[in-house]
Amino acid sequence: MIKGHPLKGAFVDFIKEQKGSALFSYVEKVEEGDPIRFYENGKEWYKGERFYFKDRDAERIFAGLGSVSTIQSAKDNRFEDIEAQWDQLMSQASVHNPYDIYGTGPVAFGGFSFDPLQSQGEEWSRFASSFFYVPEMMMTVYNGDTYITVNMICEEQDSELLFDRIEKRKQTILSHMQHPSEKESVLMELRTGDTCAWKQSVQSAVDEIERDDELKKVVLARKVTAVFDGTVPSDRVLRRLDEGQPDSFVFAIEAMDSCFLGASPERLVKKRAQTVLTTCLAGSTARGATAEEDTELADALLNDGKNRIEHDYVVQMIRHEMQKMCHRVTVPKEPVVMKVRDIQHLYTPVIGEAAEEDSILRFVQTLHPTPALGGLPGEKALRVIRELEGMDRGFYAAPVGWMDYRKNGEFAVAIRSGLVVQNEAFLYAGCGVVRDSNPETELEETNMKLRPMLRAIGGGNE
Ligand SMILES: C=C(O[C@@H]1C=C(C(=O)O)C=C[C@H]1O)C(=O)O
Repeated sequence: MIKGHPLKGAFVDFIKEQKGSALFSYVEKVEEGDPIRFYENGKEWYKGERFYFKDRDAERIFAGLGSVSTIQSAKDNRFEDIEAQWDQLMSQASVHNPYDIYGTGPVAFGGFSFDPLQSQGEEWSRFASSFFYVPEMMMTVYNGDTYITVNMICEEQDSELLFDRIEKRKQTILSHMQHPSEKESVLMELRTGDTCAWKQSVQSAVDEIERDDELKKVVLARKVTAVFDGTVPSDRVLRRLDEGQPDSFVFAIEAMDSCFLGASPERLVKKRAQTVLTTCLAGSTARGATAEEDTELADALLNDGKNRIEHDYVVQMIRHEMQKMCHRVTVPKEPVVMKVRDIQHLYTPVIGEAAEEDSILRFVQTLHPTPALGGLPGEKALRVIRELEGMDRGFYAAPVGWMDYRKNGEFAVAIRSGLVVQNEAFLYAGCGVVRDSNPETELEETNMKLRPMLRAIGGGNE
Protein backbone atom coordinates (compact mmCIF):
# COMPACT_ATOMS: atom_id res chain seq x y z
CA MET A 1 0.00 0.00 0.00
CA ILE A 2 1.34 3.40 -0.94
CA LYS A 3 0.62 6.06 1.64
CA GLY A 4 1.04 9.82 1.70
CA HIS A 5 0.52 12.15 -1.20
CA PRO A 6 -2.67 11.43 -3.23
CA LEU A 7 -0.75 11.39 -6.53
CA LYS A 8 2.06 9.10 -5.46
CA GLY A 9 0.21 5.98 -6.55
CA ALA A 10 -0.63 7.51 -9.94
CA PHE A 11 3.01 8.45 -10.40
CA VAL A 12 4.37 5.01 -9.55
CA ASP A 13 1.83 3.36 -11.89
CA PHE A 14 2.60 5.79 -14.68
CA ILE A 15 6.34 5.19 -14.49
CA LYS A 16 5.69 1.43 -14.48
CA GLU A 17 3.53 1.66 -17.60
CA GLN A 18 5.95 3.95 -19.38
CA LYS A 19 8.98 1.95 -18.28
CA GLY A 20 10.52 5.23 -17.13
CA SER A 21 11.71 8.39 -18.84
CA ALA A 22 8.37 10.14 -19.37
CA LEU A 23 7.30 13.34 -17.66
CA PHE A 24 4.82 13.29 -14.79
CA SER A 25 3.60 16.70 -13.68
CA TYR A 26 1.20 17.88 -11.01
CA VAL A 27 0.02 21.26 -9.77
CA GLU A 28 -1.09 22.29 -6.30
CA LYS A 29 -2.36 25.55 -4.93
CA VAL A 30 -0.64 26.70 -1.75
CA GLU A 31 -1.56 29.38 0.73
CA GLU A 32 0.95 32.02 -0.12
CA GLY A 33 4.30 32.32 -1.75
CA ASP A 34 7.19 34.63 -2.36
CA PRO A 35 8.92 33.60 -5.61
CA ILE A 36 12.14 35.44 -4.81
CA ARG A 37 12.34 33.65 -1.48
CA PHE A 38 11.53 30.35 -3.21
CA TYR A 39 14.39 31.00 -5.64
CA GLU A 40 16.79 31.83 -2.80
CA ASN A 41 15.69 28.88 -0.68
CA GLY A 42 16.27 26.56 -3.62
CA LYS A 43 19.94 27.46 -3.76
CA GLU A 44 21.20 24.65 -1.60
CA TRP A 45 19.81 21.89 -3.84
CA TYR A 46 19.42 23.57 -7.18
CA LYS A 47 22.17 26.18 -7.57
CA GLY A 48 23.17 26.48 -11.22
CA GLU A 49 19.72 25.44 -12.47
CA ARG A 50 17.32 28.10 -11.26
CA PHE A 51 15.24 30.69 -13.03
CA TYR A 52 13.08 33.67 -12.23
CA PHE A 53 10.74 35.65 -14.45
CA LYS A 54 8.33 38.46 -13.63
CA ASP A 55 6.37 40.27 -16.32
CA ARG A 56 6.16 44.06 -16.54
CA ASP A 57 2.79 44.22 -14.81
CA ALA A 58 3.78 41.66 -12.15
CA GLU A 59 0.68 39.77 -13.27
CA ARG A 60 2.53 36.47 -13.35
CA ILE A 61 5.73 35.62 -11.51
CA PHE A 62 7.73 32.41 -11.83
CA ALA A 63 10.58 30.84 -9.95
CA GLY A 64 11.89 27.50 -11.14
CA LEU A 65 14.29 25.09 -9.47
CA GLY A 66 16.28 22.28 -11.03
CA SER A 67 15.84 20.73 -14.42
CA VAL A 68 14.26 17.36 -15.09
CA SER A 69 14.90 17.86 -18.77
CA THR A 70 17.10 20.39 -20.53
CA ILE A 71 16.16 21.05 -24.11
CA GLN A 72 18.98 22.43 -26.23
CA SER A 73 19.69 23.11 -29.84
CA ALA A 74 22.65 24.43 -31.77
CA LYS A 75 21.13 23.62 -35.14
CA ASP A 76 20.37 26.10 -37.91
CA ASN A 77 16.68 25.50 -37.30
CA ARG A 78 17.01 25.95 -33.54
CA PHE A 79 13.48 27.31 -33.04
CA GLU A 80 11.82 24.36 -34.80
CA ASP A 81 14.22 21.93 -33.14
CA ILE A 82 13.42 23.21 -29.63
CA GLU A 83 9.72 23.05 -30.40
CA ALA A 84 9.99 19.48 -31.73
CA GLN A 85 11.81 18.35 -28.57
CA TRP A 86 9.22 20.06 -26.37
CA ASP A 87 6.38 18.43 -28.35
CA GLN A 88 8.08 15.05 -28.01
CA LEU A 89 8.43 15.43 -24.24
CA MET A 90 4.84 16.60 -23.85
CA SER A 91 3.38 13.88 -26.09
CA GLN A 92 4.22 11.25 -23.45
CA ALA A 93 3.58 13.38 -20.38
CA SER A 94 0.97 12.79 -17.73
CA VAL A 95 -0.26 16.19 -16.49
CA HIS A 96 -2.40 16.59 -13.39
CA ASN A 97 -3.43 20.20 -13.41
CA PRO A 98 -6.87 21.07 -12.10
CA TYR A 99 -6.26 24.80 -12.64
CA ASP A 100 -6.89 26.62 -15.86
CA ILE A 101 -4.09 29.10 -15.26
CA TYR A 102 -1.45 29.88 -17.86
CA GLY A 103 2.03 29.11 -16.66
CA THR A 104 1.09 26.28 -14.31
CA GLY A 105 1.92 22.67 -15.17
CA PRO A 106 4.87 21.84 -17.39
CA VAL A 107 6.67 25.00 -18.44
CA ALA A 108 9.97 25.31 -20.25
CA PHE A 109 12.00 28.35 -19.34
CA GLY A 110 15.02 29.63 -21.24
CA GLY A 111 15.89 31.44 -24.40
CA PHE A 112 17.82 31.83 -27.60
CA SER A 113 21.16 33.60 -27.89
CA PHE A 114 21.12 36.84 -29.87
CA ASP A 115 23.06 35.55 -32.86
CA PRO A 116 24.35 31.98 -33.10
CA LEU A 117 26.75 33.08 -35.83
CA GLN A 118 28.61 35.52 -33.60
CA SER A 119 31.83 33.87 -32.43
CA GLN A 120 31.42 32.66 -28.86
CA GLY A 121 32.85 34.75 -26.05
CA GLU A 122 34.50 32.83 -23.25
CA GLU A 123 32.21 34.34 -20.63
CA TRP A 124 29.21 32.67 -22.34
CA SER A 125 30.75 29.19 -22.34
CA ARG A 126 28.11 27.85 -19.90
CA PHE A 127 25.24 28.92 -22.14
CA ALA A 128 24.19 26.80 -25.12
CA SER A 129 23.01 28.82 -28.12
CA SER A 130 19.44 27.96 -27.16
CA PHE A 131 18.29 26.10 -24.11
CA PHE A 132 15.27 25.57 -21.92
CA TYR A 133 14.85 24.00 -18.48
CA VAL A 134 11.84 22.01 -17.46
CA PRO A 135 12.11 22.66 -13.71
CA GLU A 136 11.72 19.99 -11.08
CA MET A 137 9.77 22.44 -8.95
CA MET A 138 8.21 25.73 -9.93
CA MET A 139 6.26 28.45 -8.16
CA THR A 140 3.79 30.48 -10.21
CA VAL A 141 2.12 33.50 -8.63
CA TYR A 142 -0.85 34.76 -10.60
CA ASN A 143 -3.10 37.55 -9.35
CA GLY A 144 -1.98 36.93 -5.80
CA ASP A 145 -2.64 33.15 -5.92
CA THR A 146 0.28 30.76 -5.61
CA TYR A 147 0.67 27.45 -7.44
CA ILE A 148 3.40 24.85 -7.19
CA THR A 149 4.17 22.59 -10.13
CA VAL A 150 6.27 19.48 -9.59
CA ASN A 151 7.77 17.70 -12.59
CA MET A 152 9.40 14.30 -12.42
CA ILE A 153 11.15 11.97 -14.81
CA CYS A 154 12.78 8.80 -13.54
CA GLU A 155 13.55 5.14 -13.96
CA GLU A 156 11.05 2.56 -12.81
CA GLN A 157 12.95 1.36 -9.75
CA ASP A 158 13.50 4.91 -8.44
CA SER A 159 9.95 6.21 -8.60
CA GLU A 160 8.85 5.92 -4.96
CA LEU A 161 12.10 7.26 -3.58
CA LEU A 162 12.10 10.17 -5.97
CA PHE A 163 8.52 11.12 -5.19
CA ASP A 164 9.23 11.19 -1.46
CA ARG A 165 12.49 13.06 -1.85
CA ILE A 166 10.93 15.84 -3.91
CA GLU A 167 7.92 16.10 -1.63
CA LYS A 168 10.26 16.58 1.33
CA ARG A 169 12.37 19.18 -0.45
CA LYS A 170 9.25 21.04 -1.50
CA GLN A 171 8.03 21.22 2.09
CA THR A 172 11.40 22.48 3.29
CA ILE A 173 11.72 25.10 0.56
CA LEU A 174 8.19 26.34 1.20
CA SER A 175 8.51 26.40 4.96
CA HIS A 176 9.65 30.02 5.09
CA MET A 177 13.20 29.06 5.85
CA GLN A 178 15.54 31.71 4.69
CA HIS A 179 18.82 30.94 3.12
CA PRO A 180 21.69 32.68 4.91
CA SER A 181 22.18 35.75 2.77
CA GLU A 182 25.17 35.80 0.47
CA LYS A 183 28.26 37.70 1.45
CA GLU A 184 28.52 41.05 -0.29
CA SER A 185 31.64 41.36 -2.45
CA VAL A 186 33.46 44.62 -3.06
CA LEU A 187 33.66 46.12 -6.52
CA MET A 188 37.35 46.50 -7.32
CA GLU A 189 37.36 47.72 -10.88
CA LEU A 190 34.99 48.82 -13.62
CA ARG A 191 36.38 48.28 -17.09
CA THR A 192 34.40 50.41 -19.51
CA GLY A 193 36.20 49.14 -22.60
CA ASP A 194 37.69 51.45 -25.21
CA THR A 195 34.95 54.08 -25.54
CA CYS A 196 36.82 55.96 -28.30
CA ALA A 197 36.93 52.80 -30.38
CA TRP A 198 33.25 52.22 -29.69
CA LYS A 199 32.36 55.76 -30.86
CA GLN A 200 34.43 55.07 -33.93
CA SER A 201 32.34 51.99 -34.67
CA VAL A 202 29.17 54.09 -34.33
CA GLN A 203 30.65 56.47 -36.91
CA SER A 204 31.50 53.52 -39.17
CA ALA A 205 27.87 52.35 -38.94
CA VAL A 206 26.67 55.87 -39.87
CA ASP A 207 29.08 55.88 -42.84
CA GLU A 208 27.82 52.46 -43.91
CA ILE A 209 24.20 53.66 -43.71
CA GLU A 210 25.09 56.70 -45.84
CA ARG A 211 26.85 54.54 -48.41
CA ASP A 212 24.23 51.82 -48.64
CA ASP A 213 20.76 52.96 -49.72
CA GLU A 214 19.10 49.85 -48.36
CA LEU A 215 20.66 49.93 -44.87
CA LYS A 216 18.61 52.14 -42.52
CA LYS A 217 19.53 51.19 -38.98
CA VAL A 218 22.14 49.20 -37.05
CA VAL A 219 22.00 48.64 -33.29
CA LEU A 220 25.44 48.65 -31.71
CA ALA A 221 26.15 47.50 -28.19
CA ARG A 222 29.07 47.61 -25.79
CA LYS A 223 30.18 45.65 -22.76
CA VAL A 224 31.37 46.87 -19.37
CA THR A 225 33.16 44.47 -17.04
CA ALA A 226 32.92 44.78 -13.27
CA VAL A 227 35.51 42.90 -11.24
CA PHE A 228 34.87 42.06 -7.57
CA ASP A 229 37.05 40.81 -4.75
CA GLY A 230 34.90 37.68 -4.42
CA THR A 231 31.93 35.87 -5.96
CA VAL A 232 29.23 38.24 -7.16
CA PRO A 233 26.11 37.45 -5.09
CA SER A 234 23.63 36.93 -7.93
CA ASP A 235 20.68 36.24 -5.58
CA ARG A 236 21.17 39.67 -4.08
CA VAL A 237 21.51 41.27 -7.49
CA LEU A 238 18.21 39.68 -8.50
CA ARG A 239 16.48 40.88 -5.35
CA ARG A 240 17.72 44.43 -5.92
CA LEU A 241 16.50 44.37 -9.52
CA ASP A 242 13.15 43.03 -8.43
CA GLU A 243 12.72 45.70 -5.78
CA GLY A 244 14.22 48.56 -7.78
CA GLN A 245 12.58 48.00 -11.19
CA PRO A 246 8.87 47.45 -10.60
CA ASP A 247 7.89 48.37 -14.19
CA SER A 248 10.19 45.96 -15.96
CA PHE A 249 10.42 42.29 -16.81
CA VAL A 250 12.82 40.94 -14.21
CA PHE A 251 14.58 37.70 -15.08
CA ALA A 252 17.41 35.44 -14.01
CA ILE A 253 18.64 32.24 -15.54
CA GLU A 254 21.47 30.22 -14.12
CA ALA A 255 23.78 27.90 -16.00
CA MET A 256 26.24 26.20 -13.68
CA ASP A 257 28.43 28.93 -12.13
CA SER A 258 26.98 31.67 -14.36
CA CYS A 259 23.82 33.69 -13.97
CA PHE A 260 22.31 35.94 -16.62
CA LEU A 261 19.91 38.48 -15.22
CA GLY A 262 18.31 41.83 -15.90
CA ALA A 263 15.33 44.17 -15.78
CA SER A 264 14.01 44.88 -19.26
CA PRO A 265 11.16 47.18 -20.26
CA GLU A 266 10.73 45.36 -23.57
CA ARG A 267 8.35 42.54 -24.42
CA LEU A 268 9.16 40.49 -27.47
CA VAL A 269 5.92 38.53 -27.46
CA LYS A 270 3.17 37.26 -25.21
CA LYS A 271 0.63 34.70 -26.40
CA ARG A 272 -2.61 33.69 -24.70
CA ALA A 273 -4.87 31.47 -26.83
CA GLN A 274 -5.53 33.63 -29.94
CA THR A 275 -4.15 36.90 -28.63
CA VAL A 276 -0.59 37.89 -29.42
CA LEU A 277 1.01 41.02 -27.96
CA THR A 278 4.27 42.47 -29.10
CA THR A 279 6.13 45.74 -28.65
CA CYS A 280 7.90 48.38 -30.64
CA LEU A 281 10.29 50.08 -28.25
CA ALA A 282 12.97 52.35 -29.67
CA GLY A 283 13.91 55.98 -29.21
CA SER A 284 15.23 57.06 -25.82
CA THR A 285 15.76 60.03 -23.56
CA ALA A 286 16.69 60.70 -19.94
CA ARG A 287 14.30 61.12 -17.00
CA GLY A 288 13.94 64.64 -15.68
CA ALA A 289 15.02 65.76 -12.23
CA THR A 290 11.57 67.31 -11.68
CA ALA A 291 8.11 66.32 -12.93
CA GLU A 292 8.14 69.34 -15.21
CA GLU A 293 11.50 68.55 -16.74
CA ASP A 294 10.44 64.93 -17.15
CA THR A 295 7.40 65.97 -19.19
CA GLU A 296 9.48 68.37 -21.26
CA LEU A 297 11.92 65.58 -22.09
CA ALA A 298 9.05 63.23 -22.99
CA ASP A 299 7.48 65.87 -25.29
CA ALA A 300 10.83 66.54 -26.93
CA LEU A 301 11.28 62.79 -27.52
CA LEU A 302 7.83 62.50 -29.10
CA ASN A 303 8.68 65.35 -31.47
CA ASP A 304 12.25 64.41 -32.29
CA GLY A 305 12.72 63.47 -35.94
CA LYS A 306 15.70 61.14 -35.44
CA ASN A 307 14.05 59.17 -32.65
CA ARG A 308 10.74 58.97 -34.52
CA ILE A 309 12.47 57.52 -37.59
CA GLU A 310 14.40 55.05 -35.45
CA HIS A 311 11.13 54.02 -33.85
CA ASP A 312 9.24 53.84 -37.11
CA TYR A 313 11.69 51.28 -38.57
CA VAL A 314 10.70 48.95 -35.74
CA VAL A 315 6.98 49.56 -36.29
CA GLN A 316 7.30 48.90 -40.02
CA MET A 317 8.99 45.54 -39.57
CA ILE A 318 6.79 44.33 -36.71
CA ARG A 319 3.56 45.35 -38.45
CA HIS A 320 4.65 43.59 -41.64
CA GLU A 321 5.63 40.34 -39.89
CA MET A 322 2.58 40.30 -37.64
CA GLN A 323 0.27 40.79 -40.61
CA LYS A 324 1.76 37.67 -42.19
CA MET A 325 1.11 35.58 -39.07
CA CYS A 326 -2.20 36.99 -37.77
CA HIS A 327 -5.61 37.52 -39.29
CA ARG A 328 -6.06 40.84 -37.50
CA VAL A 329 -3.39 43.28 -36.32
CA THR A 330 -3.90 46.53 -34.41
CA VAL A 331 -1.14 49.13 -34.40
CA PRO A 332 -1.74 52.60 -32.94
CA LYS A 333 -0.89 55.44 -35.34
CA GLU A 334 1.39 57.26 -32.93
CA PRO A 335 3.81 56.06 -30.24
CA VAL A 336 3.42 57.01 -26.61
CA VAL A 337 6.16 57.44 -24.01
CA MET A 338 7.05 54.58 -21.68
CA LYS A 339 8.86 55.62 -18.51
CA VAL A 340 11.07 53.36 -16.45
CA ARG A 341 13.28 54.38 -13.57
CA ASP A 342 16.30 55.65 -15.50
CA ILE A 343 15.02 56.29 -18.99
CA GLN A 344 12.00 57.01 -21.20
CA HIS A 345 11.26 55.39 -24.55
CA LEU A 346 8.96 55.70 -27.53
CA TYR A 347 6.52 52.82 -27.30
CA THR A 348 3.97 51.32 -29.70
CA PRO A 349 2.13 48.24 -28.47
CA VAL A 350 0.95 45.83 -31.19
CA ILE A 351 -1.90 43.32 -30.81
CA GLY A 352 -2.61 40.46 -33.18
CA GLU A 353 -5.11 37.68 -33.44
CA ALA A 354 -3.72 34.33 -34.51
CA ALA A 355 -4.82 30.71 -34.49
CA GLU A 356 -5.07 29.35 -30.97
CA GLU A 357 -2.82 26.38 -31.79
CA ASP A 358 0.00 28.55 -33.18
CA SER A 359 3.07 28.19 -31.04
CA ILE A 360 4.62 31.20 -29.35
CA LEU A 361 7.99 30.06 -30.74
CA ARG A 362 6.83 30.82 -34.26
CA PHE A 363 6.42 34.45 -33.21
CA VAL A 364 9.74 34.48 -31.38
CA GLN A 365 11.50 33.14 -34.45
CA THR A 366 9.91 35.63 -36.82
CA LEU A 367 10.23 38.72 -34.66
CA HIS A 368 13.73 38.22 -33.26
CA PRO A 369 15.73 40.35 -33.66
CA THR A 370 13.42 43.29 -34.22
CA PRO A 371 15.07 46.43 -35.62
CA ALA A 372 15.13 47.70 -32.00
CA LEU A 373 18.01 45.28 -31.32
CA GLY A 374 19.30 44.28 -34.75
CA GLY A 375 18.53 46.88 -37.40
CA LEU A 376 16.95 47.26 -40.80
CA PRO A 377 17.05 45.28 -42.98
CA GLY A 378 17.69 42.51 -40.45
CA GLU A 379 20.25 40.30 -42.19
CA LYS A 380 22.34 43.16 -43.44
CA ALA A 381 22.32 44.85 -40.03
CA LEU A 382 23.43 41.59 -38.38
CA ARG A 383 26.40 41.40 -40.74
CA VAL A 384 27.43 44.94 -39.78
CA ILE A 385 27.02 44.12 -36.07
CA ARG A 386 29.23 41.02 -36.40
CA GLU A 387 31.86 43.11 -38.12
CA LEU A 388 31.82 46.24 -35.94
CA GLU A 389 30.88 45.07 -32.46
CA GLY A 390 33.67 42.57 -31.95
CA MET A 391 32.04 40.81 -29.00
CA ASP A 392 29.58 38.04 -28.25
CA ARG A 393 26.20 39.35 -27.11
CA GLY A 394 25.32 35.92 -25.78
CA PHE A 395 21.78 36.24 -24.39
CA TYR A 396 21.88 40.03 -24.17
CA ALA A 397 19.17 41.53 -26.44
CA ALA A 398 17.86 38.02 -27.07
CA PRO A 399 14.52 36.33 -26.31
CA VAL A 400 14.28 35.06 -22.73
CA GLY A 401 11.06 33.68 -21.27
CA TRP A 402 8.76 30.71 -20.93
CA MET A 403 6.32 28.55 -22.84
CA ASP A 404 3.76 26.21 -21.39
CA TYR A 405 2.43 22.87 -22.58
CA ARG A 406 -0.35 24.66 -24.47
CA LYS A 407 2.23 26.71 -26.41
CA ASN A 408 1.35 29.94 -24.69
CA GLY A 409 3.97 31.97 -22.96
CA GLU A 410 5.89 35.19 -22.87
CA PHE A 411 9.35 36.32 -23.95
CA ALA A 412 11.10 39.52 -22.97
CA VAL A 413 13.92 41.08 -24.94
CA ALA A 414 16.79 40.60 -22.51
CA ILE A 415 18.23 44.11 -22.42
CA ARG A 416 19.39 46.10 -19.33
CA SER A 417 21.05 42.86 -18.43
CA GLY A 418 24.30 41.30 -17.38
CA LEU A 419 26.07 38.02 -16.97
CA VAL A 420 27.59 37.16 -13.63
CA VAL A 421 30.42 34.61 -13.66
CA GLN A 422 32.15 34.01 -10.34
CA ASN A 423 33.86 37.32 -9.43
CA GLU A 424 32.99 39.18 -12.62
CA ALA A 425 29.88 40.81 -14.05
CA PHE A 426 29.59 41.62 -17.75
CA LEU A 427 27.00 44.32 -18.42
CA TYR A 428 25.66 45.19 -21.86
CA ALA A 429 23.92 48.16 -23.44
CA GLY A 430 23.33 49.32 -26.97
CA CYS A 431 21.47 51.83 -29.07
CA GLY A 432 20.00 52.27 -32.50
CA VAL A 433 22.29 53.96 -35.00
CA VAL A 434 20.64 55.77 -37.91
CA ARG A 435 21.90 58.28 -40.48
CA ASP A 436 21.66 61.23 -38.03
CA SER A 437 23.28 59.52 -35.05
CA ASN A 438 25.98 61.27 -33.08
CA PRO A 439 28.58 58.93 -31.53
CA GLU A 440 28.95 60.97 -28.32
CA THR A 441 25.19 61.08 -27.70
CA GLU A 442 24.92 57.35 -28.37
CA LEU A 443 27.69 56.65 -25.85
CA GLU A 444 25.81 58.68 -23.23
CA GLU A 445 22.67 56.71 -24.03
CA THR A 446 24.47 53.42 -23.38
CA ASN A 447 25.70 54.80 -20.04
CA MET A 448 22.12 55.61 -19.08
CA LYS A 449 21.02 52.10 -20.07
CA LEU A 450 23.79 50.52 -17.96
CA ARG A 451 22.60 52.26 -14.81
CA PRO A 452 19.99 49.73 -13.56
CA MET A 453 22.44 46.83 -13.70
CA LEU A 454 25.29 48.88 -12.25
CA ARG A 455 23.09 49.84 -9.33
CA ALA A 456 21.95 46.24 -8.84
CA ILE A 457 25.50 44.88 -8.68
CA GLY A 458 26.34 47.61 -6.19
CA GLY A 459 28.50 49.66 -8.52
CA GLY A 460 26.27 52.62 -9.34
CA ASN A 461 25.07 55.68 -7.52
CA GLU A 462 21.41 55.76 -6.48
C1 LIG B 1 19.67 48.17 -27.16
C2 LIG B 1 19.04 48.57 -26.05
O1 LIG B 1 17.80 49.13 -26.04
C3 LIG B 1 17.02 49.20 -27.22
C4 LIG B 1 17.31 50.40 -28.00
C5 LIG B 1 16.62 51.57 -27.81
C6 LIG B 1 17.04 52.83 -28.54
O2 LIG B 1 17.96 52.75 -29.35
O3 LIG B 1 16.47 53.90 -28.29
C7 LIG B 1 15.52 51.61 -26.95
C8 LIG B 1 15.05 50.48 -26.39
C9 LIG B 1 15.57 49.16 -26.75
O4 LIG B 1 14.81 48.61 -27.78
C10 LIG B 1 19.66 48.39 -24.69
O5 LIG B 1 19.05 48.75 -23.70
O6 LIG B 1 20.78 47.83 -24.62
